[in-house]
Amino acid sequence: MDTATENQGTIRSGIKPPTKIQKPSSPTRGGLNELTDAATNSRGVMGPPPGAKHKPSALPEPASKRPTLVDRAGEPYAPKPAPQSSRPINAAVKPTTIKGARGNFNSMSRPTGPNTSRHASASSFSGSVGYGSRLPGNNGTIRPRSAIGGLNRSKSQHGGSRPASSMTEHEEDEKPERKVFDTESRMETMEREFAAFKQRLEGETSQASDLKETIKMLQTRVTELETIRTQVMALNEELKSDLKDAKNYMSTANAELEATRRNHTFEVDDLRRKHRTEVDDLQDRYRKNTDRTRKENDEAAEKVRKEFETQIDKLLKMNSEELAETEKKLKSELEEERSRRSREALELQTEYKLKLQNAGLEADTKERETQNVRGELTNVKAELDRERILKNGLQGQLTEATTLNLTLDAGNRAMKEKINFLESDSQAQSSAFNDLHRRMQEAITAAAAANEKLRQEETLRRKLHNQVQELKGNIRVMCRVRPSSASEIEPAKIGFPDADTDSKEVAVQGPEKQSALGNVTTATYSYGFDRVFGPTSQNGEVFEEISQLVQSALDGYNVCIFCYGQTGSGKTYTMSSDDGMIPRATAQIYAEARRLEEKGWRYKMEGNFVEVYNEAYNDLLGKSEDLDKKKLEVRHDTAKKQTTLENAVSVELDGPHRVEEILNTASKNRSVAATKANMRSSRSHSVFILKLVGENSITGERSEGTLNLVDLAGSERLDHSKAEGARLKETQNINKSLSCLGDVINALGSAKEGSHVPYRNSKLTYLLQYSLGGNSKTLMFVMVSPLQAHLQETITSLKFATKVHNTHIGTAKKQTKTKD
Ligand SMILES: Nc1ncnc2c1ncn2[C@@H]1O[C@H](COP(=O)(O)OP(=O)(O)OP(=O)(O)O)[C@@H](O)[C@H]1O
Repeated sequence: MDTATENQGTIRSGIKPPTKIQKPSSPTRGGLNELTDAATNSRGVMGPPPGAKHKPSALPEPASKRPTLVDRAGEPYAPKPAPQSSRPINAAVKPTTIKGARGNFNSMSRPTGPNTSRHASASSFSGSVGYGSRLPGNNGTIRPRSAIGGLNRSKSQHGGSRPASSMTEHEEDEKPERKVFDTESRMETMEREFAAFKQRLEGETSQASDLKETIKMLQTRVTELETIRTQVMALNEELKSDLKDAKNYMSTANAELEATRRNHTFEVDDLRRKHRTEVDDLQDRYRKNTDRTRKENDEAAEKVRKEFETQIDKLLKMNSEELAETEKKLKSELEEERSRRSREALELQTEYKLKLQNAGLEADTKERETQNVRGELTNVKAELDRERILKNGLQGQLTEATTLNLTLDAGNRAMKEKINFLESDSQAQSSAFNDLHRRMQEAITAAAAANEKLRQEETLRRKLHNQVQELKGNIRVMCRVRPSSASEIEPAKIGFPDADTDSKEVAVQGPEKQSALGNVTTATYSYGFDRVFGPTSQNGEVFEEISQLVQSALDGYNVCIFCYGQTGSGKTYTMSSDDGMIPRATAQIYAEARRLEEKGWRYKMEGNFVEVYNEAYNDLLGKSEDLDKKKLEVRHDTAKKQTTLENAVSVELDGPHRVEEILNTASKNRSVAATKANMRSSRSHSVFILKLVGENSITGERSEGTLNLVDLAGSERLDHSKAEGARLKETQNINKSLSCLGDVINALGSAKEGSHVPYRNSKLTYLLQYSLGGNSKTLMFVMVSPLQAHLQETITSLKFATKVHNTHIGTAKKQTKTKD
C-alpha cells in the first residue's frame, strides 16, 4: 500500500466526512469556505474516500504544503541534493529486494532519465528500489537489516518485484570488492532513503496530526453546525407551528368575523323588519281604530236614528193618545163650561126677572105709596132715580152676561168645530193604520217567502261555489313577487308578460353563462301559475283570490293555504301582517257567519297556533317558557278524518279582536325563543288552525271545516358544510320537512286512491294529513324575492312550485251532516 493510500485510510477511519452540510447563509459561511479550501487540499493529498461525498469544508490549510507521495511518485529519480525516492520503504529494505536490486544495479542505476522515469512511474515501488543510489550514513555503518527488515516484514506483500533466484545468479558473477562497495553504497543509499523516509514520515505524521486536529476542528464544527441545524430545524418547526396557529387563528377570526357580520345583518334585518312591522302596526292600528271609530259612529248614529224614530213613534203615539184624551177632556170641559154658563145665564135671567119683578112690585108699591103719599114723592122720585141707576147697572150686567153668553156660544161653536175636525182626522189615521197593518202583514208574508227562497239559493250557491272550486282544481299555486325596499339596490330581472290580461305568468332572466368561445348568454325562464301577483299588488288583492277558499272552509271543507319561499321573500307579510291573510280570513269568516245567522246557521270557531321546529310541535299560544319543553301531541281520528292537538291552548274566536291577540301572543313567544343567530320565524313552520263548526237550526244541517294557514320556514338551501351545531340540525330538519311536503304532494298527484302517501315522514305533513289531499283544498303561494342576489333560490322555488302546480289532486269532499 502506498502512503497516499495510507493517509487516505487514516482520514477515512478517523473522520466521518460531513455529509449534508448545507452552505449556511449566515456569517459562518467564511468559516465553511476556509474548511472547503483545507478539505480540497487534503483531498488533493489523499484523494476522496470512496463513497464519501466530501464537500469542501472550511478547514484551515496546513502550515506548509508539500508535494504528496503520489505526486512525488511520478517524479524522476534525482539523487541530489535530497533523495526523493518515491519508493516505499518496504520495497527498499526488503532483503530479497536488495539482492535482486544488486543484480539490476548496472542497468538500472544509470542515471538515464527516461529509464528511471519509466521505472519510477511504474505502479510498484519495489521496482524502483533497486536503482536508488545509496548515500553514506552518518557513521558510515550500514544500518542493521533487522530494523529495515522489521519494516519490510510489515509490508512484505508489496515487495519482491523481481524473483530472488535471478538476482542470486547475478551476484555470483560480480567481483568481491565491487560487491562490498555496492553493498556499502547501497546501504548508504538506503540509509539516506531511510532518513529521507523517516523525515517524510515525520512530516506525514505531523501532517496527519494536523489533519487530525483539523478533523477534530471539523468534527467540532460539524457538531456545532449539527446543533445549529437542530436548533434551526427546531426553530423552523416552531415557526411552522406558529404559522399553523396563525393560520388557524386567521381562519377562526375570519369565521367569527363572518358570523358577526351575519349576525349583524340578521340584527339589522330584524330591526328593519321590526321597525317596518311596528310602523305597519301603527298605521294599521290607526286605520283600524279609524275604521272602528267610523263604524262605531255609524252604528251609534244608526242606533240613535232608530232610537229617535222609535221615540218619535212613541211620542207620536203618546201624542195622539194625549190628543184624544185632551179632546175628550176638552169636550167634557166644554160641555161642563157650556152647561155651567147656560146655568149661570139662566140663573142671571131668573135673578134679573126676579129682580125685575121685585122692582116692578116695588115700583107699584111705591106708586101706590106716591099716590098715597104725595108728600113723600120727592123721596120716592129720588128712590126711583136710584132704582133707575140700579136698573141701568143691572141692564149693563145683563148686556155683559149676554155678551159673555154670546162669546161662550162662539167658543162652544169653535170647540165643536175642532172636535168635529179631530174626530174626522182620527178616523183618517185609523184607516191609514189599518192600511199599514194590512200591508205589513203582506210584507211579512213576502219576506218569509223571500227568506225561504234565499235559503234555497244559499244552498244552491254553496253547491255551485264548491263546484267552481273543484273545477279550479284542489291544489292551486299562486306566485307573489314582493317589492324591493329602498336599501335593496340590485334587483333581478323579473317580468310579468301577461300582467294586463290574465296575470298568470312570471318570467325570470337567469344568470349569465359563458360558452367555450367566451360568448356570454342569459336564458329567460317562464313559469305559469293560477295567478301571479307583481310587486305592486296589495294584500287585499291577494285575499280576493283566496276568499272563495275561506268560504269553502265555512261550507265544511278542509282548506290549507301555505306560503313557500326563501327567507325574506314576504311569507310572513302575506300571511300574518295586520292586513295579511290570517286577519282577513278571520274577518271574512266573522262577517259571513253573521250573515248566515239570518239563514239559521250558528258557527262555533276555535283557533290554534302551533309551530313545527326541529321536528317537534310547539304551542305558540301557550306560555313562552313552555316552548321547546311542553309536549304537544297530534292525534288523528281516522274514522272522522279529524285532527286534534293534545295539550294545545285553543282560543274561542268570539270576535275579530281575538285574532289580533292570537297573532301577538304567537309573535311574542317566537321572539322570546329566538336567538341572536336565529330568527325563529325563519327557521320554523307556523300553522294557524281555525276549526269551524256550523249548525243550521232550520234545515238541521251541520258542517265541520278547517282552515289551515301555514307560514313555512325559509326554503333556502343552506350550505351544510358551513352550518354547525344547532344551525346544522335546523337546516337538516327544514330541508327534510320541505322535501317531505313535496313528496306528499307528489304522491297525492300520482297515487291511486287508497295507496300510500308518506304523511308520517315529517311532523309538518303529519299535522296537515287531513288538510292535504283528497278531502281538502290546497293553495300554495310561492313567494319570490326581487333581488339578483337571491336569483338562484328564486329559480329553485319557482321550479318546485311548477312541480306542485302540475300535480292534480282528487276531488275534495265536504264534511256535512244532516241531523236525524
Ligand atoms: N308585498 C310586500 N309589500 C311590501 N313589503 C313587503 C312585501 N312582502 C314582504 N315585504 C317586506 O319584506 C321583508 C321580508 O318579508 P317577510 O318577513 O314577510 O319575509 P319572510 O319570507 O316571511 O321571511 P322569514 O322567513 O324570515 O319569516 C319585510 O320587511 C316585509 O315587510
